[in-house]
Amino acid sequence: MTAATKPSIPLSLDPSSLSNPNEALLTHLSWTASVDFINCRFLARAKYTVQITSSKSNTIHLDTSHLDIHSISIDGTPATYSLGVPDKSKPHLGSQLSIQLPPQSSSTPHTSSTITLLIDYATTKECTATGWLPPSQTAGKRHPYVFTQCQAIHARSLLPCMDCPSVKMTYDATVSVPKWATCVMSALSTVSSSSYNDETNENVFTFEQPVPIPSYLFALAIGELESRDISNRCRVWSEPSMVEAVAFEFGQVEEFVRVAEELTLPYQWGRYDILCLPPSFPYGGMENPCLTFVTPTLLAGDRSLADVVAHEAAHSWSGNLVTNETWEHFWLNEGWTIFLQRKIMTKINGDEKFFDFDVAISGWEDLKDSVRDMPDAYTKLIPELGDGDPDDAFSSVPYEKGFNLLYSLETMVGKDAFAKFTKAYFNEFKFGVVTSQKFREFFNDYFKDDPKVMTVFDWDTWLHKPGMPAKPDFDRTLSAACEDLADGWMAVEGDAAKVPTVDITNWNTSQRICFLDALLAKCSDRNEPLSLETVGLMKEAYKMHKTHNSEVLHRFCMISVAAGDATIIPVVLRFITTQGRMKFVRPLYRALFASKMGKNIAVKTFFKHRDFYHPVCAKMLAKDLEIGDDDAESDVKRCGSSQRHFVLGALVVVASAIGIALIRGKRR
Ligand SMILES: CC/C=C\C/C=C\C[C@@H](O)/C=C/C=C/C=C\[C@@H](O)CCCC(=O)O
Ligand SMILES: [Zn+2]
Repeated sequence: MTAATKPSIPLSLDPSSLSNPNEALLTHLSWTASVDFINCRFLARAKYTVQITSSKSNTIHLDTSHLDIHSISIDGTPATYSLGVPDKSKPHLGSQLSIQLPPQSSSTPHTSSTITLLIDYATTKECTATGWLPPSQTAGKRHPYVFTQCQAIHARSLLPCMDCPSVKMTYDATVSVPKWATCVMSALSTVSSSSYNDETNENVFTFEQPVPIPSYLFALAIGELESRDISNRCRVWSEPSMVEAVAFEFGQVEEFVRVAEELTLPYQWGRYDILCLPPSFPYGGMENPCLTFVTPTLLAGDRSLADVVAHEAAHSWSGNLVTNETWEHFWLNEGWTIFLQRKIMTKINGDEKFFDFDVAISGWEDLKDSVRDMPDAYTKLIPELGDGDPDDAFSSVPYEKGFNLLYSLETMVGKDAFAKFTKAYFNEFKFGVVTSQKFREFFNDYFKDDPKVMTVFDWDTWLHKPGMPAKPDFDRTLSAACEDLADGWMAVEGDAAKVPTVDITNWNTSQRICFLDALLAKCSDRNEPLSLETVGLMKEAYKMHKTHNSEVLHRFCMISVAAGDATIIPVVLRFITTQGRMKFVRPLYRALFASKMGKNIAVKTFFKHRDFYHPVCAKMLAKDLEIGDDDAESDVKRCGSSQRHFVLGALVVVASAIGIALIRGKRR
């Protein structure tokens, strides 16, 4: 570890973790697992290489959440351990697993020694890191599917670990899956990556991640999968029936990575593959190293939503290579990534004004929404997260306020100087972790000869004050027409004669989004939705309720629900029950819940479809709909239902087998 990457605070002070990396460091994980689709669990062994870094330490503390620990040994000898009771007021922190180190002898003190820690365990149906999907939730409808999502602190429910971003380790993995299935991971497939095991009738996949990663980037998916190569280092994966569509939609991925390399450093991860998941994946994308996970809601058919892939590719530097030291510095992951994403898309679009177009309305309005909806503690760039649940603090703030900080710095020092600084920053902190303070010091040192830098920039306001930052001066050339059209619709007031005559047939997705965002912003500013009649006229004019573009549909649904248009309800219900991306489902459920016409429908729909959603999405929706723990716990676990599904399926298979045997017996 170099001076630059050494964490600046005692690691045990990461309030999101109950582990003690300041005394013992996990440096490598060998993970061996087999998937049990019947019981929705992994049976696994985590074998860690642990470096003891303090002579005082006699215990290793790990994070766990709802794991069944079977046995633990250190250097081949059974170890004594205890599992703490979770704090009911902070269930997201899980249970601390404390493992006693064997007594030290004076000839072999623990300091600087390396031990092998082996933990046999199983995950449980309470696992918050996994989405277990019955066949009905897949495109193929024939086989189940499982995927993981560990950010921010869900890895502890998949494996015992030091679940804090400051602990980075390499890993290898061996995963046994049913014969029909393929396993993919946030790692490189090793040369003979899959072999068949006659005894268990399973396929065995092996992986290696030679670059140290934090626990939140540990990821896998198992399902019926197929792939297509896009370039030498980029491949897309999905269920077989979708793979051509996925290959087309993300066909620019090699260009994204290449442009990102020009902006930063050469790509460090070997491969950049993309897995397009089933629709309940809760995020647009997740930057799992070597293998980005994306939602199928990006499949617009015209590559218009592929900027999410540019975003995830950019994370290969910001986040994955240079990682926030704790979740309070999340803006360094996301603000930098949005900045790089916009630079990549601007280069690909070939129009400098595109950068401001994307920012001017969409980004800024997203930020305004979050600042309006989130408590002050979470609208600071360095939020007061403490040991609160990071999922509660998640919003556009780290993304857009973070972006705006970087944009202001760029405006202050000039584009060329900032481009050079960008490369220097990633080079300085690569493979390590960073805090806001370290970033600030590095920036000030890099520009120490520029007098403006020390005097003009108000770091304390940017980093510590809640609310909106000062609005930058964006170029509005490209957004002007969209804003004008929004103004036109604001003036309609239900009068068909006032409907704007602008023909938007040839407008692209960015323009449509910009127009709808401007409309939403104007309604929010005047604190009054469009009238029911106006929305009816717009529906007739643009038919946006029929679009297959998820970003456009989402915004049009928001506008219509706010207007109290009951005819949109079937469209909304279909949208929020056929995909589970939180960016779409949470605001729509909240809007329905806040409306007279939709309150009961929202609650009923949630109860009916709860098992469809990923556990984190179900948790957040329950909070949004003010459903208490008692209601939520009665039947909340998706795995419970998937289990019922599989058990029923298994019973049907057994019953049919008995039936067939009986019939055959009779025939004989
Ligand atoms: C200030 C908050 C501190 C920490 C929160 C960190 C993570 C919390 C969490 O809930 C996980 C987020 C994962 C996000 C993954 C991808 C996003 O970029 C997706 C953005 C929304 C979308 O496009 O669907
Ligand atoms: Zn991101």
